[in-house]
Amino acid sequence: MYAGVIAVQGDVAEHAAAIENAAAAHDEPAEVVEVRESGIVPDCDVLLMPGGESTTISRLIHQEGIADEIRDHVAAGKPVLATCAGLIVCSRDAKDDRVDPLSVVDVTVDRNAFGRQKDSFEAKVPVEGLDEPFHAVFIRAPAIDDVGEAVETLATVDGRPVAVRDGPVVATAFHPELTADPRLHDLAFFPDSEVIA
Ligand SMILES: NC(=O)CC[C@H](N)C(=O)O
Repeated sequence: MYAGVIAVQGDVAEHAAAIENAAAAHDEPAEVVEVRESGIVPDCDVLLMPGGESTTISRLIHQEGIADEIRDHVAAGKPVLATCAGLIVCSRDAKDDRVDPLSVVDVTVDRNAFGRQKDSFEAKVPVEGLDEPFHAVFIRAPAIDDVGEAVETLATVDGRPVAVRDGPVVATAFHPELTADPRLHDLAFFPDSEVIA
């Protein structure tokens, strides 16, 4: 598996470690590449879109010509895991002129909506397809407010979606890369796995 971590800004090292761990658990040889320029994404089997600062990530992926390559990756049905700022960048509308969203996840988001209430928090969140709740870390997290018809909501907090699947993209308002639990990476990249429980 050739795994690209979009690395223009954000918690890149954590995502790289998480996909390495997830792949190792499946005896899948993984090579992780940090993507800061165009020409790499077309060779990637899977992509990870980190948390960080969505306005910066959006600006840089467009500037570097990576944005269209990510869209092509999704159009080809290849998996993506997008977390927090990554979710914002992947959304249909982030209601912020500084974010030019990729529209690969048919949701609208409200940047920092959870963060306005509480800067960060952690919660045990039941996730569709997982037997046990997921320990979810939220940091200035976006709220997902409008979910398109084809989008599957995988988890909610206080009635609001916090994890969704749209075709090959799994997107979360929280940060599965910050905990040792690989199950969200399994959901995104090894959906038929028996490791998911
Ligand atoms: N932890 C995060 O990724 C926070 C995202 C941040 N609120 C943003 O809008 O970019």
